[in-house]
Amino acid sequence: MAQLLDGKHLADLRATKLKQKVTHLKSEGIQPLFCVINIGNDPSSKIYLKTKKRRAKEIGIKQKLFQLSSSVTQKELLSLINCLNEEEKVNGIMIQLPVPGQIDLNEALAAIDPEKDVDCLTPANVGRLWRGDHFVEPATAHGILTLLDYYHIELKGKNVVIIGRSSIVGKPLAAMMLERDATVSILHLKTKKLSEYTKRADVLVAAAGQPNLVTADMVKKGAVIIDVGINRFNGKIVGDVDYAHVTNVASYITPVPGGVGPLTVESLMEQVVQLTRRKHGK
Ligand SMILES: Nc1nc(=O)c2c([nH]1)NC[C@@H]1CN(c3ccc(C(=O)N[C@@H](CCC(=O)O)C(=O)O)cc3)C=[N+]21
Repeated sequence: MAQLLDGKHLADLRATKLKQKVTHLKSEGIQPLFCVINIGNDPSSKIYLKTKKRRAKEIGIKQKLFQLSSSVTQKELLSLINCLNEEEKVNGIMIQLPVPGQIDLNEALAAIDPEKDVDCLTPANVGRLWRGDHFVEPATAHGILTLLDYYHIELKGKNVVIIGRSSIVGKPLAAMMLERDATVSILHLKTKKLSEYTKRADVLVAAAGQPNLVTADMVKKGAVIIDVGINRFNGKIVGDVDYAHVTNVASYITPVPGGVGPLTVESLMEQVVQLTRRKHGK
């Protein structure tokens, strides 16, 4: 059986440290505030909202939710973003994904003030990230690297295979792992013969949103498995990896729940604090 990469444990550890930082900021009269825009009711966004609310409260960050109807117009969304950009007290803004079809996501993201872009999705911050200038880091990618560092898993010279090319996980994670001298391949659901690539992976990241996408026969013996999937399947939350069988082949594996999810939430809080500190010249 593979060793567990305990994301929940590490998230709790880091939250304790972050709370001290926030307490210090508060003693100087600075209250981190971040605003979440959620459109409609995507089930994985619901889990995210719930865990963020709990974590923000624990750390001492103020979180405000703007719940918009699934029929909201682009104009209404843009006007909310403008309001939050201008509000002095707001340190972070994020739009939960996915958004409904009538929304032009790229335009909406581009409207967010890069200084308040906690998710690292504005054109300015995506560009900075790929240039190696990390103004903010995308929460999931930051969480995954933190977890690998904590367990002393090196990336230099390793074959990393990422399944999933999303703007929130696959693409930024590839950028950050390249910077750590890994050889990175990005696969997706249109890739022919996934297993030809996955079998060569020293580190395999599954972020495609499909239960049981990664099975034991696709995994090299001793590989490190990072499961980013959050899927509702037979009334339970499962990842993209067939955990029960893959654990017999892998050396390390993240559980779902309790793996990448809690670290994503904690890392997001770190970004909020980072942006708050920067705004106050720290
Ligand atoms: N702009 C944007 N960025 C995101 O990062 C983003 C998003 N939109 N939209 C929704 C998805 C989903 N997502 C989750 C993150 C953490 C948990 C999480 O904390 N899961 C825990 C708890 C699960 C439970 O309650 O059982 C766990 O895996 O252990 C879940 C889901 C982030 N997403």
